[in-house]
Amino acid sequence: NVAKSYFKQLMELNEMVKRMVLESLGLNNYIDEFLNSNVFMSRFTNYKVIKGENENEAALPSHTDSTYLTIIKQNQNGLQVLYKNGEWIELNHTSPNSYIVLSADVFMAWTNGRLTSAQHKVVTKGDKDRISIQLFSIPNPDYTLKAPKELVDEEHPLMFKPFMLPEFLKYIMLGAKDGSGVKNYCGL
Ligand SMILES: O=C(O)CCC(=O)C(=O)O
Ligand SMILES: [Fe+2]
Repeated sequence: NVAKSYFKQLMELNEMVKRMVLESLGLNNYIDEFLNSNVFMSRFTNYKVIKGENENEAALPSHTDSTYLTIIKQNQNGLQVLYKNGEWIELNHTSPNSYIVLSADVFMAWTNGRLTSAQHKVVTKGDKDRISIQLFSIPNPDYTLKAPKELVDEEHPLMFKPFMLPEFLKYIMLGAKDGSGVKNYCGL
């Protein structure tokens, strides 16, 4: 089963990136718990060629994801991320072996803001449909997202109240998609 072995590799990539992040934050003790709190969702998206007056509009408007990480594979350019300097950067990763890994709202909350949530959008150009495959890693519905105490101190006060994903998703569906959602929902 091709899809199965493909996603298995993406799940391994997801795990590898999370291990690297937690190790770099000195959170080795949390790795097992953290990786076990995780479930996956995947999606294929086909962006049709847009012609005419809407040509330069975003095919998918600017947002952040309500996940830990999102791994994206694209067959042609289109994905752009917002850099800290306010510039939108096109991600040029279409070779068969390259994947884009975006950190998202839930990972930002769990790391008490050590990671930020990547603001991104899709702007398609060219004459052929854009296809992207996304693997979303999200916490188990009953897992309480709470920053490890090691990441909370005077210099880094707790940024978010503990929360669970389903309640946050309900909240997000009603409003902000620009990364302010998690701050508005449970920011301190
Ligand atoms: O199609 C893409 O490259 C990105 C899709 C995306 O950002 C999303 O589904 O949240
Ligand atoms: Fe996204």
